[in-house]
Amino acid sequence: MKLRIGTRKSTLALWQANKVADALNTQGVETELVEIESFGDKVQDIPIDKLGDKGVFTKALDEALLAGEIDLAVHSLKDVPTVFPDGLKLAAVLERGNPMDVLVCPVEAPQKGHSRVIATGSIRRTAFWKNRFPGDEVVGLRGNVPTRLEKVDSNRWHGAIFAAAGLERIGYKDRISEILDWMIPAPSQGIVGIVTAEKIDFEDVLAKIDHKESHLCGSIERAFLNELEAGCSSPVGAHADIKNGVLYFIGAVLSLDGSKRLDVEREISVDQAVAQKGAEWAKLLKGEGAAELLDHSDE
Ligand SMILES: NCc1[nH]cc(CCC(=O)O)c1CC(=O)O
Repeated sequence: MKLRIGTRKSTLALWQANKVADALNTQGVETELVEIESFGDKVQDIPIDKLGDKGVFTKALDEALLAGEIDLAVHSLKDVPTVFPDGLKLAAVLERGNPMDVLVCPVEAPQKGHSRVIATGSIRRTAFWKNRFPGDEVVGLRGNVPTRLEKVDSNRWHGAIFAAAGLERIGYKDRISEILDWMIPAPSQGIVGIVTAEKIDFEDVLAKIDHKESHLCGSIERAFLNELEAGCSSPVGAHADIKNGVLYFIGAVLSLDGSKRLDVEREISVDQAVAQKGAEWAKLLKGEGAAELLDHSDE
Protein backbone atom coordinates (compact mmCIF):
# COMPACT_ATOMS: atom_id res chain seq x y z
CA MET A 1 0.00 0.00 0.00
CA LYS A 2 1.26 3.46 -0.91
CA LEU A 3 -0.80 6.38 0.42
CA ARG A 4 -1.06 9.54 -1.69
CA ILE A 5 -0.87 12.62 0.57
CA GLY A 6 -2.43 15.77 -0.89
CA THR A 7 -0.90 19.06 0.19
CA ARG A 8 -0.73 22.72 -0.76
CA LYS A 9 2.59 23.94 -2.09
CA SER A 10 3.63 26.48 0.55
CA THR A 11 6.70 25.72 2.66
CA LEU A 12 4.48 25.41 5.75
CA ALA A 13 2.03 23.07 4.01
CA LEU A 14 4.89 20.88 2.75
CA TRP A 15 6.44 20.74 6.23
CA GLN A 16 3.12 19.55 7.64
CA ALA A 17 2.59 16.98 4.86
CA ASN A 18 6.12 15.64 5.40
CA LYS A 19 5.44 15.36 9.12
CA VAL A 20 2.40 13.17 8.35
CA ALA A 21 4.46 11.17 5.84
CA ASP A 22 7.14 10.56 8.51
CA ALA A 23 4.50 9.37 10.99
CA LEU A 24 3.03 6.98 8.42
CA ASN A 25 6.46 5.75 7.31
CA THR A 26 7.26 4.97 10.95
CA GLN A 27 4.18 2.70 10.89
CA GLY A 28 5.64 0.94 7.87
CA VAL A 29 3.35 2.60 5.31
CA GLU A 30 4.78 4.04 2.11
CA THR A 31 3.68 7.51 1.05
CA GLU A 32 3.92 9.94 -1.83
CA LEU A 33 3.20 13.70 -1.83
CA VAL A 34 0.78 15.19 -4.37
CA GLU A 35 1.04 19.00 -4.53
CA ILE A 36 -2.20 20.85 -5.29
CA GLU A 37 -2.72 24.60 -5.60
CA SER A 38 -5.68 26.09 -3.71
CA PHE A 39 -7.71 29.16 -4.63
CA GLY A 40 -6.40 30.94 -1.53
CA ASP A 41 -2.83 30.41 -2.78
CA LYS A 42 -3.56 31.61 -6.34
CA VAL A 43 -5.17 34.85 -5.20
CA GLN A 44 -2.71 36.60 -2.91
CA ASP A 45 -3.77 40.23 -3.12
CA ILE A 46 -7.32 40.08 -1.73
CA PRO A 47 -8.07 39.91 2.01
CA ILE A 48 -8.97 36.36 3.08
CA ASP A 49 -12.41 37.30 4.36
CA LYS A 50 -13.26 38.83 0.97
CA LEU A 51 -12.41 35.69 -1.00
CA GLY A 52 -15.94 34.44 -0.51
CA ASP A 53 -16.80 30.85 0.30
CA LYS A 54 -15.46 29.06 3.32
CA GLY A 55 -12.67 26.65 2.50
CA VAL A 56 -10.54 28.75 0.14
CA PHE A 57 -7.52 26.69 1.22
CA THR A 58 -9.26 23.32 1.40
CA LYS A 59 -11.64 23.05 -1.56
CA ALA A 60 -9.15 21.92 -4.21
CA LEU A 61 -7.90 19.17 -1.87
CA ASP A 62 -11.46 18.16 -0.95
CA GLU A 63 -12.20 17.70 -4.64
CA ALA A 64 -9.07 15.60 -5.16
CA LEU A 65 -10.13 13.37 -2.22
CA LEU A 66 -13.64 12.93 -3.59
CA ALA A 67 -12.26 12.17 -7.07
CA GLY A 68 -9.98 9.51 -5.55
CA GLU A 69 -6.83 11.29 -6.77
CA ILE A 70 -5.36 11.36 -3.25
CA ASP A 71 -5.93 9.20 -0.15
CA LEU A 72 -5.49 11.88 2.49
CA ALA A 73 -5.27 15.65 2.64
CA VAL A 74 -3.09 17.43 5.20
CA HIS A 75 -4.12 20.87 6.47
CA SER A 76 -3.55 23.34 9.28
CA LEU A 77 -6.74 22.35 11.07
CA LYS A 78 -7.64 25.97 11.75
CA ASP A 79 -8.05 26.52 7.98
CA VAL A 80 -10.53 23.63 7.69
CA PRO A 81 -14.24 24.60 7.80
CA THR A 82 -16.12 22.98 10.70
CA VAL A 83 -18.60 21.29 8.37
CA PHE A 84 -17.13 18.85 5.84
CA PRO A 85 -18.47 18.27 2.34
CA ASP A 86 -20.51 15.05 2.14
CA GLY A 87 -18.25 12.03 2.05
CA LEU A 88 -15.25 13.55 3.88
CA LYS A 89 -14.17 13.52 7.54
CA LEU A 90 -11.41 14.53 9.93
CA ALA A 91 -9.66 11.19 10.31
CA ALA A 92 -6.72 12.04 12.60
CA VAL A 93 -4.53 14.86 13.93
CA LEU A 94 -0.87 15.14 14.91
CA GLU A 95 0.25 16.29 18.35
CA ARG A 96 -0.45 19.99 18.67
CA GLY A 97 2.39 22.45 18.21
CA ASN A 98 2.56 25.89 19.81
CA PRO A 99 -1.05 27.20 19.75
CA MET A 100 -0.22 30.84 20.55
CA ASP A 101 -0.26 34.00 18.49
CA VAL A 102 2.95 36.03 18.52
CA LEU A 103 4.16 39.46 17.52
CA VAL A 104 6.98 39.87 15.02
CA CYS A 105 8.72 43.26 14.99
CA PRO A 106 10.69 44.62 12.04
CA VAL A 107 14.46 44.07 11.98
CA GLU A 108 14.99 47.85 11.86
CA ALA A 109 13.22 50.15 14.33
CA PRO A 110 9.57 50.83 13.43
CA GLN A 111 8.55 54.03 11.67
CA LYS A 112 7.56 56.84 13.96
CA GLY A 113 3.97 57.98 13.76
CA HIS A 114 1.01 59.23 15.75
CA SER A 115 -0.26 55.79 16.64
CA ARG A 116 1.28 52.32 16.63
CA VAL A 117 0.57 50.32 13.47
CA ILE A 118 0.05 46.57 13.74
CA ALA A 119 -0.37 44.36 10.66
CA THR A 120 -2.59 41.30 10.35
CA GLY A 121 -4.99 39.89 7.80
CA SER A 122 -7.04 38.15 10.46
CA ILE A 123 -10.40 39.42 11.66
CA ARG A 124 -9.92 37.64 14.99
CA ARG A 125 -6.45 39.08 15.61
CA THR A 126 -7.67 42.57 14.65
CA ALA A 127 -10.61 42.37 17.08
CA PHE A 128 -8.46 41.08 19.96
CA TRP A 129 -5.77 43.71 19.32
CA LYS A 130 -8.32 46.55 19.17
CA ASN A 131 -9.98 45.24 22.32
CA ARG A 132 -6.71 45.58 24.21
CA PHE A 133 -5.18 48.56 22.41
CA PRO A 134 -8.06 50.68 21.03
CA GLY A 135 -5.67 53.53 20.13
CA ASP A 136 -3.56 51.44 17.73
CA GLU A 137 -4.09 51.26 13.99
CA VAL A 138 -4.43 47.80 12.42
CA VAL A 139 -3.55 47.33 8.73
CA GLY A 140 -4.13 44.31 6.46
CA LEU A 141 -1.45 41.75 5.65
CA ARG A 142 -1.61 38.69 3.40
CA GLY A 143 0.61 36.08 1.82
CA ASN A 144 2.46 33.04 3.05
CA VAL A 145 4.74 33.25 6.09
CA PRO A 146 8.03 34.33 4.36
CA THR A 147 6.20 36.97 2.29
CA ARG A 148 4.54 38.39 5.39
CA LEU A 149 7.88 38.54 7.23
CA GLU A 150 9.42 40.51 4.33
CA LYS A 151 6.50 42.94 4.46
CA VAL A 152 7.01 43.57 8.19
CA ASP A 153 10.62 44.53 7.52
CA SER A 154 10.01 46.68 4.45
CA ASN A 155 7.01 48.54 5.89
CA ARG A 156 8.53 48.88 9.36
CA TRP A 157 5.19 48.57 11.09
CA HIS A 158 5.45 48.24 14.88
CA GLY A 159 4.72 44.57 14.45
CA ALA A 160 2.69 41.90 12.71
CA ILE A 161 0.82 38.98 14.25
CA PHE A 162 1.61 35.38 13.32
CA ALA A 163 0.84 31.89 14.57
CA ALA A 164 3.86 30.69 16.56
CA ALA A 165 3.47 27.21 15.04
CA GLY A 166 3.82 28.49 11.49
CA LEU A 167 7.02 30.38 12.29
CA GLU A 168 8.55 27.58 14.34
CA ARG A 169 7.81 24.92 11.73
CA ILE A 170 9.68 26.59 8.90
CA GLY A 171 12.65 27.93 10.80
CA TYR A 172 11.62 31.46 11.83
CA LYS A 173 11.37 30.91 15.57
CA ASP A 174 14.01 33.63 16.13
CA ARG A 175 11.69 36.21 14.55
CA ILE A 176 9.25 35.94 17.49
CA SER A 177 9.45 39.22 19.45
CA GLU A 178 6.66 38.62 21.92
CA ILE A 179 4.20 35.85 22.80
CA LEU A 180 0.68 37.29 22.91
CA ASP A 181 -0.48 35.17 25.83
CA TRP A 182 -3.56 37.35 26.33
CA MET A 183 -4.89 36.67 22.83
CA ILE A 184 -7.14 33.60 22.53
CA PRO A 185 -5.93 31.57 19.53
CA ALA A 186 -8.04 30.49 16.58
CA PRO A 187 -9.88 27.21 17.17
CA SER A 188 -7.40 24.40 16.34
CA GLN A 189 -4.43 26.70 15.83
CA GLY A 190 -1.21 24.69 15.89
CA ILE A 191 -2.91 21.39 14.99
CA VAL A 192 -2.15 19.49 11.78
CA GLY A 193 -5.28 17.67 10.58
CA ILE A 194 -5.70 14.72 8.23
CA VAL A 195 -8.86 14.65 6.12
CA THR A 196 -9.96 11.52 4.27
CA ALA A 197 -12.97 10.02 2.55
CA GLU A 198 -15.65 8.73 4.94
CA LYS A 199 -14.85 5.10 4.12
CA ILE A 200 -11.21 4.09 3.92
CA ASP A 201 -9.29 0.84 4.30
CA PHE A 202 -6.37 2.37 6.27
CA GLU A 203 -8.34 3.42 9.36
CA ASP A 204 -6.10 1.32 11.64
CA VAL A 205 -2.88 3.07 10.65
CA LEU A 206 -4.48 6.52 11.11
CA ALA A 207 -5.67 5.48 14.58
CA LYS A 208 -2.04 4.73 15.42
CA ILE A 209 -0.74 8.19 14.45
CA ASP A 210 -3.75 10.09 15.85
CA HIS A 211 -2.91 12.19 18.92
CA LYS A 212 -5.99 11.68 21.08
CA GLU A 213 -5.61 14.70 23.39
CA SER A 214 -4.94 17.14 20.56
CA HIS A 215 -7.86 15.60 18.65
CA LEU A 216 -10.19 16.09 21.62
CA CYS A 217 -9.07 19.70 22.25
CA GLY A 218 -9.35 20.58 18.55
CA SER A 219 -12.79 18.98 18.31
CA ILE A 220 -14.10 20.92 21.30
CA GLU A 221 -12.76 24.19 19.86
CA ARG A 222 -14.26 23.40 16.47
CA ALA A 223 -17.64 22.52 18.00
CA PHE A 224 -17.57 25.91 19.77
CA LEU A 225 -16.91 27.68 16.44
CA ASN A 226 -19.49 25.59 14.60
CA GLU A 227 -22.25 26.30 17.14
CA LEU A 228 -21.60 30.01 16.59
CA GLU A 229 -21.95 29.37 12.82
CA ALA A 230 -18.64 31.13 12.48
CA GLY A 231 -15.52 30.30 10.47
CA CYS A 232 -11.79 30.88 10.45
CA SER A 233 -12.29 34.54 9.52
CA SER A 234 -14.64 35.33 12.42
CA PRO A 235 -13.70 37.24 15.59
CA VAL A 236 -13.83 34.05 17.65
CA GLY A 237 -11.08 32.56 19.80
CA ALA A 238 -11.12 29.17 21.54
CA HIS A 239 -8.49 27.14 23.28
CA ALA A 240 -8.66 23.86 25.21
CA ASP A 241 -5.70 22.43 27.06
CA ILE A 242 -5.33 19.26 29.12
CA LYS A 243 -3.18 19.11 32.27
CA ASN A 244 -3.21 16.36 34.89
CA GLY A 245 -6.53 14.95 33.76
CA VAL A 246 -8.29 18.33 33.69
CA LEU A 247 -9.42 20.08 30.51
CA TYR A 248 -9.25 23.87 30.67
CA PHE A 249 -11.25 25.82 28.08
CA ILE A 250 -11.36 29.51 27.23
CA GLY A 251 -13.46 30.97 24.44
CA ALA A 252 -14.47 34.46 23.34
CA VAL A 253 -16.58 36.23 20.74
CA LEU A 254 -15.77 39.86 19.92
CA SER A 255 -17.28 42.60 17.84
CA LEU A 256 -15.21 43.47 14.75
CA ASP A 257 -13.89 46.68 16.27
CA GLY A 258 -13.05 44.88 19.51
CA SER A 259 -15.23 47.18 21.60
CA LYS A 260 -17.54 44.37 22.76
CA ARG A 261 -16.49 41.01 24.05
CA LEU A 262 -18.10 37.89 25.55
CA ASP A 263 -15.97 35.30 27.35
CA VAL A 264 -16.45 31.81 28.70
CA GLU A 265 -14.02 29.85 30.86
CA ARG A 266 -14.56 26.24 32.01
CA GLU A 267 -12.69 23.38 33.70
CA ILE A 268 -13.87 19.79 33.43
CA SER A 269 -12.44 16.36 34.05
CA VAL A 270 -11.05 14.79 30.87
CA ASP A 271 -13.38 11.79 31.44
CA GLN A 272 -16.31 14.13 30.87
CA ALA A 273 -14.80 15.92 27.88
CA VAL A 274 -16.49 15.33 24.52
CA ALA A 275 -16.57 17.52 21.41
CA GLN A 276 -20.16 18.51 22.15
CA LYS A 277 -18.99 20.45 25.22
CA GLY A 278 -17.68 23.14 22.87
CA ALA A 279 -21.17 23.62 21.45
CA GLU A 280 -22.62 23.77 24.97
CA TRP A 281 -20.19 26.54 25.92
CA ALA A 282 -20.94 28.45 22.71
CA LYS A 283 -24.65 28.30 23.59
CA LEU A 284 -23.88 30.08 26.86
CA LEU A 285 -22.38 32.98 24.87
CA LYS A 286 -25.31 32.91 22.44
CA GLY A 287 -27.54 33.42 25.46
CA GLU A 288 -25.57 36.60 26.17
CA GLY A 289 -25.91 37.91 22.59
CA ALA A 290 -22.92 36.36 20.75
CA ALA A 291 -24.94 35.78 17.58
CA GLU A 292 -25.78 39.48 17.39
CA LEU A 293 -22.09 40.41 17.76
CA LEU A 294 -21.19 38.06 14.90
CA ASP A 295 -24.09 39.23 12.72
CA HIS A 296 -22.50 42.63 12.57
CA SER A 297 -19.20 41.02 11.68
CA ASP A 298 -20.34 39.95 8.23
CA GLU A 299 -20.88 43.45 6.93
N1 LIG B 1 -4.17 31.31 8.16
C1 LIG B 1 -2.91 30.81 7.66
C2 LIG B 1 -2.33 29.85 8.60
N2 LIG B 1 -2.89 28.63 8.78
C3 LIG B 1 -2.16 27.96 9.72
C4 LIG B 1 -1.10 28.77 10.11
C5 LIG B 1 -0.07 28.43 11.11
C6 LIG B 1 -0.08 27.04 11.65
C7 LIG B 1 -1.22 26.74 12.57
O1 LIG B 1 -1.83 27.64 13.14
O2 LIG B 1 -1.52 25.55 12.74
C8 LIG B 1 -1.19 29.96 9.40
C9 LIG B 1 -0.27 31.11 9.48
C10 LIG B 1 -0.64 32.14 10.52
O3 LIG B 1 -1.78 32.19 10.98
O4 LIG B 1 0.24 32.97 10.86
